[in-house]
Amino acid sequence: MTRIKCCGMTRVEDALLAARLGADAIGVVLTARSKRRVALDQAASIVAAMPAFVTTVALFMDDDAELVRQVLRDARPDLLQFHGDETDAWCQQFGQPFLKAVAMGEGAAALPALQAYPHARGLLLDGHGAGEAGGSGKTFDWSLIPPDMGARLILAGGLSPANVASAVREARPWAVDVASGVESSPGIKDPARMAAFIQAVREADADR
Ligand SMILES: O=C(O)c1ccccc1N[C@@H]1O[C@H](COP(=O)(O)O)[C@@H](O)[C@H]1O
Repeated sequence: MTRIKCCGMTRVEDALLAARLGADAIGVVLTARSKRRVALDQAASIVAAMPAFVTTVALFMDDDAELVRQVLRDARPDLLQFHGDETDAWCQQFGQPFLKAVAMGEGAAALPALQAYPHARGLLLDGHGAGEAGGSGKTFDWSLIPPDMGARLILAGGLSPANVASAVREARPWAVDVASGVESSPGIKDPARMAAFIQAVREADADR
Protein backbone atom coordinates (compact mmCIF):
# COMPACT_ATOMS: atom_id res chain seq x y z
CA MET A 1 0.00 0.00 0.00
CA THR A 2 1.40 3.39 -0.97
CA ARG A 3 1.86 5.70 2.03
CA ILE A 4 0.43 9.20 1.67
CA LYS A 5 1.79 12.44 3.09
CA CYS A 6 -0.23 15.65 2.86
CA CYS A 7 2.15 18.55 3.32
CA GLY A 8 2.01 22.28 4.00
CA MET A 9 -0.63 22.15 6.74
CA THR A 10 -1.35 25.54 8.27
CA ARG A 11 -4.62 24.72 10.08
CA VAL A 12 -5.40 22.04 12.66
CA GLU A 13 -8.73 21.27 10.97
CA ASP A 14 -7.07 20.50 7.62
CA ALA A 15 -4.54 18.18 9.25
CA LEU A 16 -7.28 16.37 11.19
CA LEU A 17 -9.30 15.94 8.01
CA ALA A 18 -6.26 14.51 6.20
CA ALA A 19 -5.87 11.99 9.05
CA ARG A 20 -9.56 11.06 8.94
CA LEU A 21 -9.42 10.61 5.16
CA GLY A 22 -6.53 8.15 5.57
CA ALA A 23 -3.31 10.14 5.20
CA ASP A 24 -0.35 8.38 6.84
CA ALA A 25 1.60 11.58 7.46
CA ILE A 26 1.15 15.34 7.53
CA GLY A 27 3.79 18.01 7.09
CA VAL A 28 4.29 21.49 8.48
CA VAL A 29 6.67 23.92 6.81
CA LEU A 30 8.92 26.01 9.06
CA THR A 31 11.29 27.52 6.54
CA ALA A 32 10.97 31.23 5.84
CA ARG A 33 11.20 30.43 2.13
CA SER A 34 7.64 29.12 1.97
CA LYS A 35 4.22 30.64 1.48
CA ARG A 36 2.99 27.79 3.72
CA ARG A 37 5.26 28.66 6.63
CA VAL A 38 3.71 28.28 10.07
CA ALA A 39 4.91 29.83 13.31
CA LEU A 40 6.36 27.52 15.93
CA ASP A 41 3.25 27.58 18.13
CA GLN A 42 1.01 26.73 15.18
CA ALA A 43 3.28 23.85 14.18
CA ALA A 44 3.10 22.61 17.77
CA SER A 45 -0.73 22.81 17.77
CA ILE A 46 -0.99 20.86 14.51
CA VAL A 47 1.46 18.16 15.65
CA ALA A 48 -0.26 17.82 19.04
CA ALA A 49 -3.68 17.39 17.40
CA MET A 50 -2.67 14.34 15.37
CA PRO A 51 -4.01 10.93 16.38
CA ALA A 52 -1.79 7.91 16.95
CA PHE A 53 -0.19 6.33 13.87
CA VAL A 54 -0.19 9.54 11.82
CA THR A 55 3.42 10.60 11.34
CA THR A 56 4.21 14.29 11.74
CA VAL A 57 6.95 15.87 9.63
CA ALA A 58 8.63 19.29 9.98
CA LEU A 59 10.18 20.86 6.84
CA PHE A 60 13.23 23.07 6.58
CA MET A 61 15.35 24.51 3.80
CA ASP A 62 18.85 25.68 4.67
CA ASP A 63 17.62 26.96 8.03
CA ASP A 64 19.63 27.54 11.19
CA ALA A 65 20.29 24.45 13.29
CA GLU A 66 18.88 26.39 16.24
CA LEU A 67 15.46 26.65 14.52
CA VAL A 68 15.45 22.89 13.96
CA ARG A 69 16.31 22.30 17.64
CA GLN A 70 13.60 24.70 18.76
CA VAL A 71 10.99 22.93 16.62
CA LEU A 72 12.07 19.54 17.93
CA ARG A 73 11.87 20.80 21.51
CA ASP A 74 8.56 22.68 21.26
CA ALA A 75 6.57 20.93 18.51
CA ARG A 76 8.04 17.40 18.75
CA PRO A 77 7.52 16.19 15.15
CA ASP A 78 8.31 12.53 14.38
CA LEU A 79 10.45 13.24 11.31
CA LEU A 80 12.51 16.09 9.88
CA GLN A 81 12.56 16.90 6.16
CA PHE A 82 15.32 18.98 4.58
CA HIS A 83 14.94 20.67 1.19
CA GLY A 84 18.13 22.65 0.71
CA ASP A 85 21.87 22.12 0.44
CA GLU A 86 22.11 20.39 3.83
CA THR A 87 24.63 17.54 3.92
CA ASP A 88 23.97 14.06 5.30
CA ALA A 89 26.14 14.88 8.35
CA TRP A 90 24.32 18.15 8.98
CA CYS A 91 20.92 16.44 8.80
CA GLN A 92 22.12 13.75 11.20
CA GLN A 93 23.25 16.15 13.94
CA PHE A 94 19.77 16.30 15.54
CA GLY A 95 19.59 12.58 16.30
CA GLN A 96 16.11 12.48 14.73
CA PRO A 97 15.05 10.44 11.68
CA PHE A 98 15.05 12.59 8.57
CA LEU A 99 13.99 12.72 4.93
CA LYS A 100 16.06 14.52 2.30
CA ALA A 101 14.46 16.15 -0.70
CA VAL A 102 16.25 15.93 -4.04
CA ALA A 103 15.45 18.53 -6.71
CA MET A 104 14.76 16.53 -9.86
CA GLY A 105 14.02 19.58 -12.01
CA GLU A 106 17.60 19.37 -13.31
CA GLY A 107 16.91 15.94 -14.83
CA ALA A 108 19.65 13.28 -14.83
CA ALA A 109 22.14 15.78 -13.36
CA ALA A 110 20.33 15.35 -10.02
CA LEU A 111 20.90 11.59 -9.80
CA PRO A 112 24.30 11.67 -7.96
CA ALA A 113 22.52 13.39 -5.03
CA LEU A 114 20.59 10.17 -4.45
CA GLN A 115 23.82 8.55 -3.23
CA ALA A 116 24.75 11.39 -0.90
CA TYR A 117 22.32 10.71 1.97
CA PRO A 118 22.98 7.21 3.32
CA HIS A 119 21.40 8.10 6.69
CA ALA A 120 18.13 9.46 5.31
CA ARG A 121 15.07 7.33 6.07
CA GLY A 122 13.70 8.35 2.70
CA LEU A 123 14.54 10.45 -0.34
CA LEU A 124 11.78 12.76 -1.46
CA LEU A 125 12.11 13.35 -5.19
CA ASP A 126 10.56 16.71 -6.01
CA GLY A 127 10.01 18.45 -9.33
CA HIS A 128 11.60 21.82 -8.65
CA GLY A 129 15.07 22.95 -9.74
CA ALA A 130 18.18 23.09 -7.53
CA GLY A 131 18.03 25.99 -5.08
CA GLU A 132 14.29 26.51 -5.59
CA ALA A 133 11.71 25.96 -2.85
CA GLY A 134 9.37 22.98 -2.96
CA GLY A 135 5.61 23.20 -2.99
CA SER A 136 5.95 24.44 -6.57
CA GLY A 137 3.48 22.09 -8.24
CA LYS A 138 6.15 21.04 -10.77
CA THR A 139 6.39 17.42 -11.88
CA PHE A 140 9.49 15.76 -13.34
CA ASP A 141 10.32 12.88 -15.65
CA TRP A 142 9.45 9.82 -13.52
CA SER A 143 11.37 7.55 -15.91
CA LEU A 144 14.58 8.98 -14.39
CA ILE A 145 13.85 7.32 -11.03
CA PRO A 146 16.33 4.49 -10.42
CA PRO A 147 14.51 1.15 -10.16
CA ASP A 148 16.25 0.06 -6.97
CA MET A 149 15.10 2.74 -4.53
CA GLY A 150 12.58 0.48 -2.82
CA ALA A 151 11.20 1.83 0.45
CA ARG A 152 13.39 4.94 0.22
CA LEU A 153 11.39 6.43 -2.66
CA ILE A 154 8.97 9.19 -1.74
CA LEU A 155 7.52 10.72 -4.88
CA ALA A 156 6.56 14.40 -4.82
CA GLY A 157 6.26 17.35 -7.16
CA GLY A 158 3.08 18.40 -8.91
CA LEU A 159 1.03 15.41 -7.82
CA SER A 160 -2.74 15.91 -7.90
CA PRO A 161 -5.94 13.85 -7.94
CA ALA A 162 -5.61 13.80 -11.76
CA ASN A 163 -2.11 12.34 -12.05
CA VAL A 164 -1.34 10.50 -8.81
CA ALA A 165 -2.77 7.15 -9.99
CA SER A 166 -0.45 7.18 -13.02
CA ALA A 167 2.43 8.17 -10.74
CA VAL A 168 1.79 5.21 -8.43
CA ARG A 169 1.46 2.75 -11.33
CA GLU A 170 4.57 4.03 -13.16
CA ALA A 171 6.98 4.87 -10.35
CA ARG A 172 5.76 2.41 -7.67
CA PRO A 173 6.91 4.64 -4.82
CA TRP A 174 6.91 3.73 -1.14
CA ALA A 175 5.01 6.98 -0.52
CA VAL A 176 3.59 9.99 -2.31
CA ASP A 177 3.73 13.54 -1.01
CA VAL A 178 1.43 16.39 -2.03
CA ALA A 179 1.05 20.05 -1.17
CA SER A 180 -0.35 22.37 -3.85
CA GLY A 181 -2.35 19.66 -5.67
CA VAL A 182 -4.86 19.39 -2.80
CA GLU A 183 -5.19 23.10 -2.00
CA SER A 184 -7.70 25.83 -2.76
CA SER A 185 -4.99 28.45 -2.05
CA PRO A 186 -1.45 28.17 -0.59
CA GLY A 187 -1.68 26.51 2.83
CA ILE A 188 -5.47 26.00 2.68
CA LYS A 189 -6.49 22.44 1.90
CA ASP A 190 -9.50 21.63 -0.27
CA PRO A 191 -11.43 18.74 1.37
CA ALA A 192 -12.76 17.39 -1.95
CA ARG A 193 -9.31 17.42 -3.56
CA MET A 194 -7.71 15.72 -0.53
CA ALA A 195 -10.40 13.01 -0.57
CA ALA A 196 -10.02 12.53 -4.35
CA PHE A 197 -6.22 12.32 -4.04
CA ILE A 198 -6.33 9.62 -1.35
CA GLN A 199 -9.00 7.67 -3.21
CA ALA A 200 -6.96 7.79 -6.44
CA VAL A 201 -3.92 6.38 -4.62
CA ARG A 202 -5.99 3.57 -3.11
CA GLU A 203 -7.50 2.70 -6.51
CA ALA A 204 -4.06 2.56 -8.09
CA ASP A 205 -2.88 0.37 -5.18
CA ALA A 206 -5.70 -2.05 -5.85
CA ASP A 207 -4.44 -2.51 -9.44
CA ARG A 208 -0.83 -3.16 -8.39
O1 LIG B 1 5.34 23.50 0.44
C1 LIG B 1 6.20 24.38 0.49
O2 LIG B 1 5.90 25.58 0.51
C2 LIG B 1 7.65 24.01 0.54
C3 LIG B 1 8.61 25.00 0.70
C4 LIG B 1 9.95 24.69 0.77
C5 LIG B 1 10.37 23.38 0.65
C6 LIG B 1 9.43 22.38 0.47
C7 LIG B 1 8.08 22.66 0.38
N1 LIG B 1 7.11 21.69 0.15
C8 LIG B 1 7.40 20.33 -0.24
O3 LIG B 1 7.32 20.17 -1.64
C9 LIG B 1 6.51 19.03 -1.95
C10 LIG B 1 5.87 19.10 -3.29
O4 LIG B 1 4.96 20.17 -3.38
P1 LIG B 1 3.84 20.20 -4.52
O5 LIG B 1 2.94 19.03 -4.29
O6 LIG B 1 4.56 20.13 -5.83
O7 LIG B 1 3.13 21.51 -4.34
C11 LIG B 1 5.51 19.09 -0.81
O8 LIG B 1 4.77 17.95 -0.65
C12 LIG B 1 6.40 19.37 0.35
O9 LIG B 1 7.03 18.20 0.82
